[in-house]
Amino acid sequence: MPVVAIVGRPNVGKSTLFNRIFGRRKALVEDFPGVTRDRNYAEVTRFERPFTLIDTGGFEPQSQERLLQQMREQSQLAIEEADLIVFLLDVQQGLTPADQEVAAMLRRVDKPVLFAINKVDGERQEQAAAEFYALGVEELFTVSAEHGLGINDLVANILDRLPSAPGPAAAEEVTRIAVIGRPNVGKSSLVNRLLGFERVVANPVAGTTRDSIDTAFVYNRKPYLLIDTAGIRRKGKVSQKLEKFSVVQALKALERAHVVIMVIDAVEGVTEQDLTVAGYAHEQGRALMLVVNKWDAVEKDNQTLGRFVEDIRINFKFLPYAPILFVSALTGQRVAKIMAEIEKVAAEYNRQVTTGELNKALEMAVTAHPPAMHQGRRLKIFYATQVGVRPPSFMIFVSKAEGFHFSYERYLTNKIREAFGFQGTPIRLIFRDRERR
Ligand SMILES: Nc1nc2c(ncn2[C@@H]2O[C@H](COP(=O)(O)OP(=O)(O)OP(=O)(O)O)[C@@H](O)[C@H]2O)c(=O)[nH]1
Ligand SMILES: Nc1nc2c(ncn2[C@@H]2O[C@H](COP(=O)(O)OP(=O)(O)OP(=O)(O)O)[C@@H](O)[C@H]2O)c(=O)[nH]1
Repeated sequence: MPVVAIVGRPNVGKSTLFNRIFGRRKALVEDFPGVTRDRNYAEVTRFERPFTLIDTGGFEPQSQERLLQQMREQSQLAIEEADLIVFLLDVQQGLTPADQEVAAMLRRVDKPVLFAINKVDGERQEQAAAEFYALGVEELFTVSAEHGLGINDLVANILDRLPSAPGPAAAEEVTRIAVIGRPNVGKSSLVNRLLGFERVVANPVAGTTRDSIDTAFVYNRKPYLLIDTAGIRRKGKVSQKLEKFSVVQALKALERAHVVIMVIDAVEGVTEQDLTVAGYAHEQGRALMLVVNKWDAVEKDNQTLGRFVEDIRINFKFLPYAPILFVSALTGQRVAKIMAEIEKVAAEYNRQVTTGELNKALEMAVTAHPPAMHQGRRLKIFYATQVGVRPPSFMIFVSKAEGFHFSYERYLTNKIREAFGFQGTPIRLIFRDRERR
């Protein structure tokens, strides 16, 4: 979700503008317990375009010197975090040297910056606002945050300049599926079954590489591309050499895939090679599901399934999120479930949660189990926002990123999963220092 930051000197009306754009009073976001908050943020949707709005205000300057320093820091922060900056000025106070300096700083930034003059409540101020052209900007927006004047024009210009939201657009793209697994686990049998179902409208297209064949198809009115590896078409006995080759093929297929179907032979069980390839998929941020094939060939009692699941969970302990399906390509048993599951996993892979929901979940996690001490100070989490999909990635603004231990990252990851699911997809947490010099 794109981020819009409002910067400006104290008292120019940042909070008032924030509330105006947000459309509500800003007491909406509670602080994390024990955390001093110096910024307000809100999720705003205007003209069906969501963005995160940050009010960077609230500092109390002790002196002119200090004011300038704080404005520099505040602007730097906005420059780093935001996709667009609204620099708010005050027609009553007029143009000050601090404004001049910050404006110069913002002009050098490779991001859209809108210069808005506030407290333009009437004709008289409208004329006075012309003074701000001395900042050397081409366009000024005059607003009255208090009286709601010029706000729609400003918002429309914000939306025009925002990078387009990745969420829905990405979801419409083709989902690329790679079926991987050791030789002879039944990949081609499975693929043939999958594409054989009448609901799947298959259309083979030439692969982008010489040794793969991609098949485009539609399932539930959504487009998919099945990435076939060369090994799929190969029949008969396999040598050691071929086995190694199949790993290379699998890794190549992975590079292009969104969702990976890792096929495991129910009779042979999980092998080292399966773990290697699955580990790679995880690191590359691919969604993954485990399909245990040849389930028909296993002698079963009422504990077989449970034991098998347990065994897989222990082996693939780095993939607690991967769904497991037990199928038989030979009989067709449960093969139809695969596409239904892929559809779900692909949705999770593309899922975008709101900043509000995300921070609520984090707040609960932090309350239940606060971060540790680091160099004599308690680590703090300020807020988080989802910065990407495929896989879902979250940027968490903290007091000291390097202080966050792997175990706490795992804890937060688990809490995010508890709150949102994200079945089948890895998720990424990126810790960022809120203050950087
Ligand atoms: N006349 C007039 N006054 C305004 C307008 N917008 C805000 N104000 C007033 O300006 C003062 C400061 O507004 P805030 O929104 O608190 O300013 P701020 O920039 O958030 O201040 P900090 O939190 O200290 O950074 C308040 O008394 C507002 O009522 C406006 O459009 N016209
Ligand atoms: N019992 C049983 N046998 C299966 C099943 N699926 C595939 N097989 C058999 O397993 C063997 C290998 O199947 P393939 O589909 O060629 O396997 P593959 O993974 O594509 O093999 P490579 O092309 O070597 O990578 C064949 O003899 C299949 O008949 C199944 O669900 N149950």
